[in-house]
Amino acid sequence: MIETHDLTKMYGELYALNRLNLTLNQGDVYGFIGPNGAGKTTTMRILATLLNPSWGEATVCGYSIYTGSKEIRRVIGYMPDFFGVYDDMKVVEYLEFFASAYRIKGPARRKICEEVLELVDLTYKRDALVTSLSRGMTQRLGLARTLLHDPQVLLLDEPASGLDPRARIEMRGLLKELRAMGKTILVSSHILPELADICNKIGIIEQGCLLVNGEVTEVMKQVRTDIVLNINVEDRLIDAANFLEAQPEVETVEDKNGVLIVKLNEGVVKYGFLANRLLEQGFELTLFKEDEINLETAFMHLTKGITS
Ligand SMILES: Nc1ncnc2c1ncn2[C@@H]1O[C@H](COP(=O)(O)OP(=O)(O)OP(=O)(O)O)[C@@H](O)[C@H]1O
Repeated sequence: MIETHDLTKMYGELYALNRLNLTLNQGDVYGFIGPNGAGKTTTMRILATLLNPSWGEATVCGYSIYTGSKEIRRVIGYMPDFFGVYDDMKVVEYLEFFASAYRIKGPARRKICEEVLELVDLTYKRDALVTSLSRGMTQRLGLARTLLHDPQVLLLDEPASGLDPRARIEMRGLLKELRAMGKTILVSSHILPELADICNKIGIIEQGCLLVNGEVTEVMKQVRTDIVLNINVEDRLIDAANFLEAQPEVETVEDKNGVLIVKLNEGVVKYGFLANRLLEQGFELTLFKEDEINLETAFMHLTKGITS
């Protein structure tokens, strides 16, 4: 669906993108992760045929970015990191305006606009002015706009940026829905844990170079030094701590304000079995989750936090 070979973009002496090789197959949800200035937007803009590379090749659905820009634009939905909305336009009018740009006419246009509004959960705002929407709603409207012509491939540039935690969760839910619809999605973010559970592939880019690329589980193994879990149980916290400490896969257990911080041995990458063992022992789990800060720290370490 998307293939790039040695894709490179230079601005003067600066490599905004340096020999990027990516492959996305049909139905892949690829998390494109990197700090500010890493080259994510540059990649998306090249794939959307809005920017020419300095050299290298890229194809989308088999069409070359050099010779097939018309065809590519028909099969992709591109959501830029920043996009404008028009003043004095209602939500539904905004979508109808873009639907007509895609030459969708008559009752079909009305129908598709209502359908995408429903999908992004904005039906109740259909008659509101676009300028009155919150940041989260505006992002969802932007996503709705990219879906009007039912594209097979979505290029989503930081769809969750600037959103509050609740809106981020809603955006993730929406991406999961699109994944279930079989869309092939390239989605960027500068936060690794945010995308880890909705993508099947991940690439980490910095200063135009792809540092890590592959299946999520493989990438997670590479970026993670060790796994730390946050566990809590109803009553019997000390018993649970003792039980966990006795498990061969566990390195340390620490009680931090009533939450057990459980560090696993190096090389242990799966941990669901610990929850099963606790349940088997009759413990009632109230919290069982991986420490995301740990993952974030590992990511920062990997990318060194450099921005170009
Ligand atoms: N038109 C331009 N002229 C010169 N340099 C540019 C231009 N566009 C981008 N760059 C540079 O190319 C590099 C990659 O930028 P890009 O916007 O692709 O990064 P990004 O990963 O999308 O970052 P962000 O998360 O901040 O959007 C940066 O160093 C940026 O300053």
